[in-house]
Amino acid sequence: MPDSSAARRTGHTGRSYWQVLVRAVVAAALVHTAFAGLFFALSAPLMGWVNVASVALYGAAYTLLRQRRNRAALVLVWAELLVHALVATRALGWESGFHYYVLLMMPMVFMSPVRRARSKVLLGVALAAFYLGLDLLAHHHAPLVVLTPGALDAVRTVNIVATLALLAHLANFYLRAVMRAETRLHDLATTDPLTGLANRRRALDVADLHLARRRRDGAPMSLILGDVDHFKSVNDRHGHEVGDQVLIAVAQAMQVATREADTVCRWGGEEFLIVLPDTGPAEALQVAERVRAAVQRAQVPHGGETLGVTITLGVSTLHTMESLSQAIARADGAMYRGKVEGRNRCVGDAPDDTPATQRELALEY
Ligand SMILES: Nc1nc2c(ncn2[C@@H]2O[C@H](COP(=O)(O)OP(=O)(O)OP(=O)(O)O)[C@@H](O)[C@H]2O)c(=O)[nH]1
Repeated sequence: MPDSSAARRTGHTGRSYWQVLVRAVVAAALVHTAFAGLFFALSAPLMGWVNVASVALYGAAYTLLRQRRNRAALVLVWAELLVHALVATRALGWESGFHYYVLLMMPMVFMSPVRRARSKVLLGVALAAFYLGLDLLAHHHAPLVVLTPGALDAVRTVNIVATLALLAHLANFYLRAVMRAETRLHDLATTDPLTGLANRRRALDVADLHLARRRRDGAPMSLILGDVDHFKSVNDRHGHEVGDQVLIAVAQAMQVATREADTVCRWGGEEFLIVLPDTGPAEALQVAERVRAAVQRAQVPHGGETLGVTITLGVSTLHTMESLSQAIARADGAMYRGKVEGRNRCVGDAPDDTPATQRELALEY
């Protein structure tokens, strides 16, 4: 693809644009083949040969696009569209509808990833001037080839249908390209690249949603904050890359040990947060214990041996009107107590408004 400031600035390759052009070139070659046959059948050999020439040009443009000589292909397509519109409108008159194809070029100009805004405006103005000139030419000169009214209607109908179909295809193709790009951007913005888990932003969004629901229907909600034990020594002894593999194994173990409705996220470094909707303190501690055991079982092969780590988890259940950050701070406090008490354990921080039995169960754990 030719380089340009627009492409350089945005950093994208404009793949969609060139994909649209390949399709448009194939469609145009088919339409012109049909027209060549039609004009020879209507005893208008001049227009028949003009269409044969167009098919040849589109064949050449297709070959150039396949060879990634995109700009050369674009010049050929533009030249064909303008010359064909000029010749066909002059030969058959405005009523033949060949000028509609010129209108298709306007979105192609402004969607181009390889032009500066100023050059787009200039080209757009030039295109508008060409269209107006074509209009004047056609309305001040009689057609050179006179078709029967029925044949002229048929040609115009084909041109209108083909133009509308190409416009619809263009719009649909760009919409899908934009939607794909949006999905990809959203995934990049909400996923931790190392582990593939939700990142901190996504976890907070999910937790906020559950929190809003909890305020409406009072459903319980818990958080588990986990920190891999002595992870610095894994890095120090085996290197950062092995440390990364261990984090990936921990993330997988955590996901397997949790439910579909729970969101496991990489909170940062070797810390993980799990958001548990519809979950009270006792159940949250059970989940935390499952996670702890799963992480302990997870093994990473390294240099003929296997590496394992443990994790310490703090659990908090949100109490009435408590904010997310307060609940996270309590889970963090519980996790810290677990570290002090010897690591590889789950510690609950039951809220003050939790029924006494549940609080004791949580604290005793
Ligand atoms: N390999 C790797 N290491 C990371 C990553 N993020 C953070 N770390 C390392 O994780 C280690 C965390 O160490 P500390 O906070 O001292 O805690 P710890 O060694 O896990 O000890 P305790 O938490 O007290 O059990 C640091 O050495 C960080 O460099 C990462 O993405 N990849």
